[in-house]
Amino acid sequence: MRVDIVTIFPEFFSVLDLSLLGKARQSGLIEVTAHDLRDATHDRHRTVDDTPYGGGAGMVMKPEPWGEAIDGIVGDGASDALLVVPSPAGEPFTQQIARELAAEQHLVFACGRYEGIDQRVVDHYATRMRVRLISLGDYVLNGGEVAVMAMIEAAGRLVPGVVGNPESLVEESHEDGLLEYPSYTKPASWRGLDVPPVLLSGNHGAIAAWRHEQQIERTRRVRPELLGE
Ligand SMILES: Nc1cc(-c2ccc3ccn(Cc4ccc(CN5CCCC5)cc4)c3c2)n[nH]1
Repeated sequence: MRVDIVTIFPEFFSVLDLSLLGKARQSGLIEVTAHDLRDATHDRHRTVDDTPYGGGAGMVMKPEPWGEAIDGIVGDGASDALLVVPSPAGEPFTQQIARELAAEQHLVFACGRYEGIDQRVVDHYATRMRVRLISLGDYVLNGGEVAVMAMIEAAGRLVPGVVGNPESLVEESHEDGLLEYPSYTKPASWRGLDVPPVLLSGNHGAIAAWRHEQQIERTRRVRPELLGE
């Protein structure tokens, strides 16, 4: 999988070299490149923003640098890459979308700042490639970088070979539409709190049943809407 990120804070993504994805990058499974949007400007101040037409607070990101930066990545015709634009107005990011992103060969992330990116950038690239506006959640961040980091981590860990034990990807929250069951490890008793006895029973059928019951109970308590309730 090839991942390109366009941002005015490319150094923000150097942390990816350290984390889980660092191994994936070294092994060539995931190739991540962060591009500085200002490299696609040509004025002395490397300007990427301007005042909004129609008035309003803040600044909007100019379309020209984005056009030059994204064309520099996908060329100037149609592209099979998927352009992902984090936005408060996007579709909510979910594990299902993480799975869809993980199946892509080439992801291009456009990290906006200020009050967002001129709408014509999305409108233009929608004529040449698939474009998805994705929201990390119902709150406003200062830009797209944190959202892109989360999406890269959530999708990257689903790329075959990135996570050592693929088993661990199956039994996690949201994989089966339910929240995860509680986990325990040694010691069997800690500060007067004991591990549920079923987990020490060695009865794998009973353990699986107990875990599923815990998932249902927790989901009903914390996220009833996931049960359609
Ligand atoms: N899930 C999630 C994603 C984001 C996100 C993603 C990209 C950008 C780029 C800039 N911003 C800051 C920002 C500030 C104010 C407004 C609201 N203004 C009202 C009128 C015009 C716009 C929008 C956006 C982002 C925020 N936030 N939350």
